[in-house]
Amino acid sequence: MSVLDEILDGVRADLADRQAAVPLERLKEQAAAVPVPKDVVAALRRPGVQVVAEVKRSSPSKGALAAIADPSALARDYAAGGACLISVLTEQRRFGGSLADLAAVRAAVDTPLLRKDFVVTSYQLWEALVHGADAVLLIVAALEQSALVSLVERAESLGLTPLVEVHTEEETQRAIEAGATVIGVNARDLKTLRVDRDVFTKLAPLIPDDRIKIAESGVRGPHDLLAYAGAGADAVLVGESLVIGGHPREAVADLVTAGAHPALRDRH
Ligand SMILES: O=P(O)(O)OC[C@@H](O)[C@@H](O)c1c[nH]c2ccccc12
Repeated sequence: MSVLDEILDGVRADLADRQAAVPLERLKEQAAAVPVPKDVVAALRRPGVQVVAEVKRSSPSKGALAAIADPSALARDYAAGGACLISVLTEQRRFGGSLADLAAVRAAVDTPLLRKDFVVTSYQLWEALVHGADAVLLIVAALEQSALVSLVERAESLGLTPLVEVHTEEETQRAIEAGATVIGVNARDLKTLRVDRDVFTKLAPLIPDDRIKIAESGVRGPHDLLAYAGAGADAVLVGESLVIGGHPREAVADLVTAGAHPALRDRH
């Protein structure tokens, strides 16, 4: 069984517990009281290469990365550093995240938020909405095409921006066909956990220029942002190097400065 399949098994088990505790009807009632999600596409289309900063405690590949006792303090640092979108991992078993982290970050910053999880059913979209997300990750490798299409449509109908993640040519085609406006190319293969930054270089030309292209994973600093930018990235998504470095605000600001280079403006 691939790592992705193992993660999905755990996600489905945890999801069943939450669905038993909080019926969908309850979530829908709660959703009526939350503000309309922010315009994530507009945030990603600002001039320069944008930085998506991730609240990430651990990962299946590296184990524990950082304790992050206060995710809202980290998110405030990301916002102060200039992140255009903050990704909050909510998967519990392998990434150490939770919906409580998402809600805490929502209460702390005005920056748009991405719920980073393994979404397999629309129940999780309602959860994302209720806990303050503006965008949701949809991983093509985890979904049948019909499920992907209906989750993209459902997310958009709730005002959430789907970030559709791919790792192969075939998945890229599926994301485009599903109508995704925001496509993330993950350099990490979720089946083997290996990182290969050239995957972005290979797949980016297949994505039409009217879509937003995000390079995900493996950004160690401004040098990697510039390499991804050269290959056509509109934004980069960064976790590990921000949480392990000890200076998240400065680390984000350094990336934002690199992405604001005059040669990289007006690329969208
Ligand atoms: O920590 P990194 O190498 O900067 O990567 C961040 C992000 O791309 C990674 O956490 C990620 C990309 N896609 C995912 C899907 C699920 C969980 C996590 C991820």
